[in-house]
Amino acid sequence: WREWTIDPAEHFYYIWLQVMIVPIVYNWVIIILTCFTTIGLNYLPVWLTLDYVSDLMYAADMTVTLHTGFLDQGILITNLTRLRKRYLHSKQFLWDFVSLLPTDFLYFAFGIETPLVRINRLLRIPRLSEALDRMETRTSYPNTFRITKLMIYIFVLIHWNACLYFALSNYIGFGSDRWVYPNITDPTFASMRRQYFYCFWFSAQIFTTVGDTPLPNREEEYLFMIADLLIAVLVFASIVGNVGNVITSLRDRDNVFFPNHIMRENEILQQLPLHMRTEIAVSVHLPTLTKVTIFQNCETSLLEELVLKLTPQVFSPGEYVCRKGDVGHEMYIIKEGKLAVVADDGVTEFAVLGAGNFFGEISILNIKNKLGNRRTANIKSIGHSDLFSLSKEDLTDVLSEFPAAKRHLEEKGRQILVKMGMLEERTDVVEPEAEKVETKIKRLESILEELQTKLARLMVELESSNRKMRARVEQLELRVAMLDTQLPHDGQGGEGSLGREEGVGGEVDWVREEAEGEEEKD
Ligand SMILES: Nc1ncnc2c1ncn2[C@@H]1O[C@@H]2COP(=O)(O)O[C@H]2[C@H]1O
Repeated sequence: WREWTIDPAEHFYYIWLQVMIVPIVYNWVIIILTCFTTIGLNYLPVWLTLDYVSDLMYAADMTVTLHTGFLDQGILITNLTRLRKRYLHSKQFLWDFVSLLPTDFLYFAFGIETPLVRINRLLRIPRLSEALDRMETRTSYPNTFRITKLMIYIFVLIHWNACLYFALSNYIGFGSDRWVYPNITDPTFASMRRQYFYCFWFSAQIFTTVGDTPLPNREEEYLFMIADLLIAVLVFASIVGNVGNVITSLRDRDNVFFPNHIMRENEILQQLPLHMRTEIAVSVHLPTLTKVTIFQNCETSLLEELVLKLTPQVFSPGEYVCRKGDVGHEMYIIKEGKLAVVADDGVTEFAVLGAGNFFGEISILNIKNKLGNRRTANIKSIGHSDLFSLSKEDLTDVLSEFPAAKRHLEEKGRQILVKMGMLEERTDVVEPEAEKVETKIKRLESILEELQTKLARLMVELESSNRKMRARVEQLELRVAMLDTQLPHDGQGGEGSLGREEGVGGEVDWVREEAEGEEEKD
């Protein structure tokens, strides 16, 4: 069992914390209760037994803490030497150690009726708050839990005050004035229950600022009342504050323990105006982006554009971010945590990537490799890791504005591919491309030449037909003028002969002109 370690996320640890609430609260309530000497002495064997059981639990708790793992960069550390070193050098160890010092030996000096010698047991309070915090995050009724916790705190405070009031009354003398506890020899006030209830009532009256307590007479009584009233103001303020918080969180109940807070974060961000969204995204994510080598020299405006496109993602220990052979749709930037490039057996690690590194670019950048657009490796989260993903479309958009980043990404991708022997020979890839472009240009050039020749011909034809048309129109005008001069006086014969002549002459001309045109064309 020496090698035994505990994962703080496992159920056992949670249960142990709940168990530890009992001895800690026991000490907080009982040590001071013994100011009521009759209660202390009448049940002495019970208190002593419970005291030493609680001490045993305190010691066991130190062992549990010593064996509890912790997260370092998202990875659970279970190496006992490291755990021991960390615990022994922590403040928690100091508190735990002092709280378990065997101050009981002071009983020999002060007598068994002074349990205040065990006051150091109260120093285990940080463990109590850890347990309560855990409970608060697990409970389905967080608001009820918070109110109950507040009531318990107030109860313990009133209890302490009641005990101190009784002790002060004892010191001043029971029944010596109206303020102190009445004379305990009076049978009405003699019973243990009456003693406790009276003092508790008295104390509760002060703390709830009801103010119905008898007026103090002596200076000690005044001091006690002043101190109590000052504390009462704080208690009152904390009740108002806490209840106010609970009411506010009841109003936004959805937001209290929303399981998928990342999606929620994005949803909330979407509601904000673009400028504000950018500001928030920049202040939250920019420190991560500036750690990424490819974006280190980019202008802030471009980074601002980029942060809006990042989607946060969280991975648990052992979870695969991508597997070899999957089609790649996004690349990732590591915000926190460690991830390993692993072989198919899931164990052999080729490389470990940490905060500020990126991966997943090869399959989405069209770097020619034997797997095409498929993932070239398995990426596994070693501990808990926080990543940003950037979709292929967004990356393409961004890279069109970051040519340097694009070159860097491609270069890194090629280096990895060369290392893995998966790069398709660059010359094979580049040359046919260049060849293709050249033949295309040549073809386009010859087409252009042909088109130019055709255009020149058409221009020539257009000009010649223009010329012919003009000549024909002139000819016709000449004939019309000649005919006008020879026009016979009887309109009929003239009309008929004109029609025939013109018709025949026209046809003859037309045929000749067409022939001429063809000659020219040839
Ligand atoms: N040997 C390696 N070292 C670092 N990163 C790697 C290594 N092999 C693969 N990768 C990254 O793992 C990613 C897996 O998906 P991609 O092929 O898209 O892009 C790959 C690279 O970014």
